[in-house]
Amino acid sequence: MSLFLINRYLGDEEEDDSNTNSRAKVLLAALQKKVKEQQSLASQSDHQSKTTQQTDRDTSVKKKRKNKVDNLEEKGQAKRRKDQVNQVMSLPNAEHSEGDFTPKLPDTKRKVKRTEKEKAGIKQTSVSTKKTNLQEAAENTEQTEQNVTAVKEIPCDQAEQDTEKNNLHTGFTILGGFERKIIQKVQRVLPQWLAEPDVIQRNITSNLVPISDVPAICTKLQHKLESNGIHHLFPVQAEVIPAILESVSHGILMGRGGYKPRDICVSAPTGSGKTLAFVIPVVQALMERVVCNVRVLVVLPTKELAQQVCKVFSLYAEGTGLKVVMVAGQKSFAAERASLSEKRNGMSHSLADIVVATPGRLVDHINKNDDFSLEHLRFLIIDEADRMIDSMHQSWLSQVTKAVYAHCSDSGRVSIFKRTEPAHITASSLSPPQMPLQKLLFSATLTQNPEKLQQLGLDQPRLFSSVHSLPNTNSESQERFNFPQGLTEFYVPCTLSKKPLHILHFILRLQISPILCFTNSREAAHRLFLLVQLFGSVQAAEFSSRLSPNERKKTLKEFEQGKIQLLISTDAAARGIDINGVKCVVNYDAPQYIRTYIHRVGRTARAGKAGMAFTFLLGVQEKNFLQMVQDAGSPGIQRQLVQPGNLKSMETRYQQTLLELGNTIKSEKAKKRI
Ligand SMILES: Nc1ncnc2c1ncn2[C@@H]1O[C@H](COP(=O)(O)OP(=O)(O)OP(=O)(O)O)[C@@H](O)[C@H]1O
Repeated sequence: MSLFLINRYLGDEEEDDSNTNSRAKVLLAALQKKVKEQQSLASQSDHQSKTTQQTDRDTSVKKKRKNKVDNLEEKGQAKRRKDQVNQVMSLPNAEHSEGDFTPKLPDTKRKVKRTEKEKAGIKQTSVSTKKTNLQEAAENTEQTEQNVTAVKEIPCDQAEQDTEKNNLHTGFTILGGFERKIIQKVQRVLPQWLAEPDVIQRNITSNLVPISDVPAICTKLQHKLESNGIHHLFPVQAEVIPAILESVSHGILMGRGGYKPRDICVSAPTGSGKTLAFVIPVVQALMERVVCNVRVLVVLPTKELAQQVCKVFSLYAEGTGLKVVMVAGQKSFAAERASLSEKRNGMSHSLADIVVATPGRLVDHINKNDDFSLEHLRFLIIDEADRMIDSMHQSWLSQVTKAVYAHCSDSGRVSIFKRTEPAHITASSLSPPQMPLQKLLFSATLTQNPEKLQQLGLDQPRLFSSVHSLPNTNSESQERFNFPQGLTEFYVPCTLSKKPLHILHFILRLQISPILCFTNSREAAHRLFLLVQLFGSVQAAEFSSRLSPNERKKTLKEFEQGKIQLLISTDAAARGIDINGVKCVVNYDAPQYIRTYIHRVGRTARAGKAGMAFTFLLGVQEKNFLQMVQDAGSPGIQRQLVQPGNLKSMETRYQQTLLELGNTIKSEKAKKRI
């Protein structure tokens, strides 16, 4: 009946246009209703007989409709019908906005549609091909809606059931299925020792521990600490020192209960006092040794860092008889060799208990110095551990391990120092006394990536950390770190050409000094240094691999003494370097990696003091950089705008300096060619 009405409406084309739209709406609504009714009827029919009746009804409807259409075509009304459909399709009302009238459905949608129909057991194909355009549009609307819903809602199980049904119908297995499967996100699950660390308090000043509250430290070292102005231990020291001392409470030859002591990893903010956390217990553990042998090996990434740690060891080993030697390439190989051992009565004797080394020189001594033995090594300390894992391609660790267990296979030797590489504990592995090798790892940005840590071959490790791992983090970029409590972070939006002016403004106008300023390359550091020098009025120096180790040492000393206002450095000074009195760090070039940022800004705000860090950002860098810092757990980075007017008075001199700089660089290049 309703279909008859449709044709009457379509025929009344003489009527004015204003009624056409409303009629079309009514018509569309009626059609949608009809289609819905038909579909719900069809889906409810369980018996074949009902389906047949339905098909018959459909066929008769189809015939009627075809006749009407033919009549209309004869009357030359097809064009007007098309127009009407177009009008309906372009109507901006709610009914139409719900659906997509696109006549060609995407493949997936069409397939799901077919599956739905097959499920309902209705053969509608022939009906749909003979409908009028309007009917098609209406039905498409309805079915597209249903299909979209089906695609959205069809759960994994449902889709699988459908596929199985299809397989039963056809007898074929459909390969490469089109069903949408909900893929579970892979969650990172940390090993327990990483997920549940021993917590170190982050706030230094409010968590100071009196030395007398840590009885594990011997009186001799307590006095030494106090004579060096240290009356309280920082949180990391109060936690880690007793833990290391406990592992040697039965002597250095054996762990507690005869077991190998657990390896220890420490992740605590920059400037939180990690150096003393390993220096004190290690010195105490070796104090009573009788024979001098290399028992402690500290590996660090740079010469300057090795020098610094060597100095602290020497300070606390003084008066104990322990000998500290550095092998970091500061001296010639021969000189280092002579400082490591000597020949007496044709026998080689170690002159070092504690060796502080950089990986390159260390490997040289392992391979080329026959008198250098690590067979008695008890502690392997890896400072800046995450950086050292990155340098693992140098295979320094495997060389160390090989040297430590050099006589494992030497079955003829029965010795209390005989040791085997850590493996599964068995009754036989426990029976001979073993001199253990304990690894101690330290970093402000220790990785939580178990795969990376695995390269270090840790044995039953224990983690001390001021950072709690976040649940549901599954990528390295989402790792969070702790920033020093006294640090205030700023970023300064600026353009490339105005960057040098900004740094001059900081020193000359804002009177901020001393400044430790970082660039991303040694060329950039040199150019900026030349420019500031040519501009005048600022005491500046550069610090990079352009300088010899002795020049670098001298520069650092002068900077610490306050003779240099601006030290322009590459990342050579970014890690571990402890320079007293650095109030401000400037990232002249924004660092690319979060770890670099944390170590750079960590040169200030050390030992619970206050400090500022400024990062110069170009417009294109702002978004990504701020996101990176925020993701890493920064408490907040503030925007610091330098008004162009503040730079104006320096502009003329700056332009002149730029010209001079060009000439200077040219003459430097010419000299190099000669
Ligand atoms: N208990 C303490 N009391 C006072 N000062 C201390 C104490 N412990 C360490 N310091 C001082 O704090 C400063 C930072 O110590 P240290 O260099 O060991 O930090 P760190 O954690 O190794 O830093 P980074 O991660 O940057 O290497 C040093 O100048 C050190 O002398």
